[in-house]
Amino acid sequence: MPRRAVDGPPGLPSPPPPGASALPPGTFAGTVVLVTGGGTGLGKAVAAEFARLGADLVIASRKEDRLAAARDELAALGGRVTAAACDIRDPLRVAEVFDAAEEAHGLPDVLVNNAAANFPVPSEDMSPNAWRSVVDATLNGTFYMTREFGRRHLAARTPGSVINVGASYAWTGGPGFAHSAAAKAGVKSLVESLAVEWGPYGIQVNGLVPGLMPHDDMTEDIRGNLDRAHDKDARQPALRVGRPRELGWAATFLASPYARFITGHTLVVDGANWQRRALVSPPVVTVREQLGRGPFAE
Ligand SMILES: CCCCC/C=C/C(=O)SCCNC(=O)CCNC(=O)[C@H](O)C(C)(C)COP(=O)(O)OP(=O)(O)OC[C@H]1O[C@@H](n2cnc3c(N)ncnc32)[C@H](O)[C@@H]1OP(=O)(O)O
Ligand SMILES: NC(=O)C1=CN([C@@H]2O[C@H](COP(=O)(O)OP(=O)(O)OC[C@H]3O[C@@H](n4cnc5c(N)ncnc54)[C@H](OP(=O)(O)O)[C@@H]3O)[C@@H](O)[C@H]2O)C=CC1
Repeated sequence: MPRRAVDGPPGLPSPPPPGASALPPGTFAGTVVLVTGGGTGLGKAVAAEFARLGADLVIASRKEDRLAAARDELAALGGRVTAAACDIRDPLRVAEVFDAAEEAHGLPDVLVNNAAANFPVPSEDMSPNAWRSVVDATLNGTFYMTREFGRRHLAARTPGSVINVGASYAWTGGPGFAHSAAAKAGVKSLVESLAVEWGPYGIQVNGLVPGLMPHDDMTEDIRGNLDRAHDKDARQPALRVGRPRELGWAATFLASPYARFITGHTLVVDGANWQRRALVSPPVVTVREQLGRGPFAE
């Protein structure tokens, strides 16, 4: 396994190259996987790992041009791919997407709730609509998708697997991201409630939390926040950021036959960054100052 050649500690080893897989080829042959937000970033990386292992895909999000481009890219990996334009905040449209998926492929066996909304903002500057927009997409949208998936599997008496993509500030709170942190805490709680409710019916519900995994599709707001630090690798205990494919590998494991007894669990793939503490705490800098904003109401 190659390590970075440095004079100091080496950090965690690099992952295997793109295209590698720990699971046997064809693990998801005959399986349908629905990924929300599967047209960009981490959702696309997760979808790609399922496709490499033989899955058919349904990718769902709002912007049709990005969905179409991703559909072609993912189809090149093997399986059949359907792109469905959908705002997950609309429960009626969510039901239509499941209808379309069933017609094209059959009922999805795996649902990856990856779509979310987020931007950094001090809470005192956040409008009610900004709060609603993030919580609606991140928490309510995840529930509408999961509810539709669960109801259809219960009616059909078939097993299934749900993976909710979260964020580590579900445990810690997220100063500057209060809306997203509250919504992700709700998403984590849903995992724990539904795993118990639906375990008897053969439906697994797990959470999957990425650490810092930069990619080209990041929104300007999130990219801008990231770019406040130029030395991103050095700021991680792993001495490197995560690669999107590392999230994809974890997702395929959680949905695979080898994880059948894992449910109600949230797996963090972040090189221990969220447990980081300094021996001496750094000076407090307010969220306003970090975002370069002047005093409130002046
Ligand atoms: C670096 C740490 C990362 C932490 C881990 C988590 C990461 C993530 O979650 S990354 C996922 C990020 N991806 C996305 O957010 C993709 C989808 N995002 C969007 O569609 C937009 O960015 C959206 C969140 C703004 C939602 O779009 P839409 O529903 O179309 O909403 P509007 O544009 O109409 O805005 C609604 C409301 O929010 C206010 N607002 C938007 N951006 C900001 C901002 N940067 N600061 C403050 N307020 C913002 C906007 O003004 C609207 O409010 P009102 O003006 O009161 O109507
Ligand atoms: N990248 C990172 O370092 C981290 C990411 N995460 C989490 O990982 C997941 C993916 O993030 P990432 O790939 O970085 O971000 P992206 O911005 O690339 O992905 C978000 C996706 O969600 C879709 N989406 C947003 N709102 C809606 C909506 N209302 N209805 C349907 N689809 C929607 C977007 O598509 P469209 O706009 O076309 O609808 C987009 O494809 C998120 O859950 C995020 O919270 C957590 C921690 C760190």
